[in-house]
Amino acid sequence: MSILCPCAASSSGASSGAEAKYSVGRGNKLSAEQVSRQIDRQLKADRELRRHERRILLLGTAASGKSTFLRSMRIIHEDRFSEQELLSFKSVIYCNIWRGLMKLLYVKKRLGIRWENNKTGVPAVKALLALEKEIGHSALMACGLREDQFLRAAPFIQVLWCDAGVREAFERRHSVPGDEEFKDVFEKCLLYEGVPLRIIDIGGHTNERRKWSKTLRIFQGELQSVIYIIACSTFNETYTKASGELINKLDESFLCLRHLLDVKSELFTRDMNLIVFFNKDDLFSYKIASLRVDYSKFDSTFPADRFDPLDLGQVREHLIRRLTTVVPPNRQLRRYTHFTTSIDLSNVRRVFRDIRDTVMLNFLREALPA
Ligand SMILES: Nc1nc2c(ncn2[C@@H]2O[C@H](COP(=O)(O)OP(=O)(O)OP(=O)(O)O)[C@@H](O)[C@H]2O)c(=O)[nH]1
Ligand SMILES: [Mg+2]
Repeated sequence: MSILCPCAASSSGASSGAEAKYSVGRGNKLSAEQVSRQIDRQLKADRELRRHERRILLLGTAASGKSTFLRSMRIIHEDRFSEQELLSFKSVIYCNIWRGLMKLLYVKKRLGIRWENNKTGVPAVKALLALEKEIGHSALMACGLREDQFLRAAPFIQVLWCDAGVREAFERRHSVPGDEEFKDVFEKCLLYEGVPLRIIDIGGHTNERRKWSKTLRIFQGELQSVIYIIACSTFNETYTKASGELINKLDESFLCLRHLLDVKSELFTRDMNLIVFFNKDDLFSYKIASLRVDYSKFDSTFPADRFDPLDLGQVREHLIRRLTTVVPPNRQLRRYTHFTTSIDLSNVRRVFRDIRDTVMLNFLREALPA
């Protein structure tokens, strides 16, 4: 039922082209006046859609799952990816694999992990040397590879990935801080129950956070909801700030939200919904319930004398309590929390249905034509 609405097509550049939009079929050429009238009609329709449009801003620290959530929403709402977008994902995937491998080799070195069986002549070492020869030293140091380079490098990457030392680096990767990169604001309009829903996704890297308040300011009075995404699975992960300070990623997520609400409080209006997603719940559950990672070792605010840090339900409750200290109930802001898994379509579908039933029902009612 849901399709990409026209405003999305025009804003994303995914439209099939003006000619297609304004033609009347083969052999029937339109006069300039007719085209002009059609454009006017289209503009009016777009304006009308924009008037009913509801906006949701996605915020959260780097890699919390904002873009993944948006992608899942697009799949659920049958918003087709254009051929160009699909092809662009190919290079993103190549780039991610390459950066992932480089990070693992870095982690391996930093932690002093040896190659498999502690040998220097193992296939992985040979693969690394062959890789350098194949694509050149400078490409090896670059943060991404061209498609042809990647395809040549792929067999060596596979050999490296089979090495037990590299696998160990993968298991221990969170103990070594990694780099982050700069990305752009991305927005997408989906048709949700007949209402155009514009979802704005801003990157969460430190450099990009100044865009958060800027975007909040631009859309002031027009934003119905801010979805703040916290990757709760990062409770035992750290990263190094530019100042050299080592910071726990979960603490950082809470700190950023607190900062935003305290320093930019005027940008959060009374009628705005603040929806907090504790995302990556799949990994979070796995760490606590299966790996039995003791949550209290990483969060000094956890009252281990009263609650069990290995009980998933109790740790979840603690996260909600911790959020309350950041967004106290007396704050004139409607707050909702959900535990989410952005990569799980059925979970995103259910969570969004819950949001609709609680938060969005009112604005959907308002927005729908009588
Ligand atoms: N296991 C798991 N992985 C997830 C989940 N959500 C996102 N990811 C993964 O986490 C990584 C980062 O997700 P993104 O959606 O790119 O994160 P982001 O918040 O957009 O990051 P920035 O744009 O850098 O701010 C990707 O590899 C996702 O596949 C989740 O719920 N569970
Ligand atoms: Mg993103």
